[in-house]
Amino acid sequence: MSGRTRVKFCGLTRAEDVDAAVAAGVDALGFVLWPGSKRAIDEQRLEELAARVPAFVTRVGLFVDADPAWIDRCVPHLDLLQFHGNETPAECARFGRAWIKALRMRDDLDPGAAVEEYAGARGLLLDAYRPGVPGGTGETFDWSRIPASLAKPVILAGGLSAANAAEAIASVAPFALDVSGGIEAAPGIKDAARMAAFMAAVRDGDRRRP
Ligand SMILES: O=C(O)c1ccccc1N[C@@H]1O[C@H](COP(=O)(O)O)[C@@H](O)[C@H]1O
Repeated sequence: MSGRTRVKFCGLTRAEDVDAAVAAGVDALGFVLWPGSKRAIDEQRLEELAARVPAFVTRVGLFVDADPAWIDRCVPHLDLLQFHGNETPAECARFGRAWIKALRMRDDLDPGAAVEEYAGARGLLLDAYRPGVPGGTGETFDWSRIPASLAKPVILAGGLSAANAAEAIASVAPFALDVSGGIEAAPGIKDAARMAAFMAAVRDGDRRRP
């Protein structure tokens, strides 16, 4: 798949960061709705932040093996669901919202098999694997493990920043990049300059995209 690389910034917790991300030109904003994260927000904050997001910017809710009742409460404020735990395809599909599945690239993981298993996903997010940590590790993985052609849009995540975004585009040619730690001043506190630099790096990578 070629064309412009889409960008998702994840782990927004503050109104000013939402505004700065939108001003920087982001395509999607992620809200961490897993209480184990330093970037977690509650239902009231989700409602406040989601209401600031303009049309044509996708509001993504990130869940890790969540209680379905919690997801049901969040869904009215979200356009897309991102599942980062051990959710089955049926569990991902039960909320009446488009969804993507995050896969942590453990040595024995076969992304091709996952494409078939998660046939209803709108994309597969590929992230680094660290035992016991569901995501947001700030670590990259071996991008050469990603098959050249997968029958789903690939969203590349894990340890991205302005320093390696263009290289990631050249190596993987993903549909989208997803970044959290690489645009932060501290966990959950985004940095406007780092967000702008990330978008500039993506535009630079797109000019040289394979
Ligand atoms: O950000 C979190 O706290 C988080 C918690 C649990 C699962 C996923 C989480 N974040 C996602 O992790 C990847 C990579 O993050 P990073 O750029 O390496 O910091 C990204 O998809 C976030 O959406």
